[in-house]
Amino acid sequence: MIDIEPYHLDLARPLSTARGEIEEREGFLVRIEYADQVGLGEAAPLPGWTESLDACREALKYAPELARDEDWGVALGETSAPAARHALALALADARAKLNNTPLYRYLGNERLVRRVPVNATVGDADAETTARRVTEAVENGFECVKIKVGARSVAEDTDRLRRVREVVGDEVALRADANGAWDREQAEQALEAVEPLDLEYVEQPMPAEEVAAHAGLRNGGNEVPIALDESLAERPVTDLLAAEAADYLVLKPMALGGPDRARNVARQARQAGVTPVLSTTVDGVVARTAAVHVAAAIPEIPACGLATADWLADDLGPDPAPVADGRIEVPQDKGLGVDLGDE
Ligand SMILES: O=C(O)CCC(=O)c1ccccc1C(=O)O
Ligand SMILES: [Mg+2]
Repeated sequence: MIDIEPYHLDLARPLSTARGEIEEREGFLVRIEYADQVGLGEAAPLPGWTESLDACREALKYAPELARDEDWGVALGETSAPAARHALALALADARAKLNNTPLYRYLGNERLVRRVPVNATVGDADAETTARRVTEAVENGFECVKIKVGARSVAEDTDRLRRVREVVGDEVALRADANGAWDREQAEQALEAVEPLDLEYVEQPMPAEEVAAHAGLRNGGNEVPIALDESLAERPVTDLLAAEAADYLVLKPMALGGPDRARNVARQARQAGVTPVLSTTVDGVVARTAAVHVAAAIPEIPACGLATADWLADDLGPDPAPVADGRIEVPQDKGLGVDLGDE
């Protein structure tokens, strides 16, 4: 049995980025019955990272047939629709983890008990004072790591914003900046030079996704600011990015990578190459967000992750079993995903 239900979630307020504002999220909630277990999955497509909503709906059309034949291998072979695959792979993993009586993160390969994963707050584009105030609020709420969106205004203005933030929060808070591919090579070099004294943990996706060699060049340039790649991982296989030595960190969005299983594998490949994985969401509902928490918990010594995105949503698909407290998310220890939508 498989049930696919479209959903629509409004954001509490728009998330302003260099690629425009995210104001709402639309996707599909998937329920399967597998070996007498119920499995939950979610597809939250976001162009730039995944297929379109229409392409996702189209890809999920074939799922009931595959489910009837229990032909999950075929369903999961799908690569051109990562959000659709994410929903099916997650539902299957949830059901199988329940069957094994184990929480999803252990099913994904971590033998040890993991109680919490550290997370960053995410602060959108705004003027310097507003940005500094939002970062201060996050720190007051217990976050020790904050990611700030840049690239929507000039490099000079963004540098002022980050300088102002560093001034008000002091040296103890880890700061990240995410340009969402907004800069060309010259602007990226200017930006890195300007922010070098601010001791950022990394600058995420300074240039467009396909600019792999340029990012490698940026890392070999005159300064030490670490580079993280996010959109590039939706555009190119991880092996290409690692071979090119294009990044210090890789931002893994299970929705963009086609499922929690794939995100776990990409994290392993990154680690083996000496690159640090960071988990993140595309601002998903509770099903996909909690799955990303499990993936983070499956990776030993994971640094702060971009998983504190529940607050961006005005409403959600159901109760949150993994709330943020003191800059950390508590990992659900029930069998499977640990999300209960109250209809099982
Ligand atoms: O990583 C985070 O801190 C939160 C998620 C986030 O920033 C994001 C959310 C939706 C779409 C794109 C992005 C991004 O990382 O670029
Ligand atoms: Mg990003």
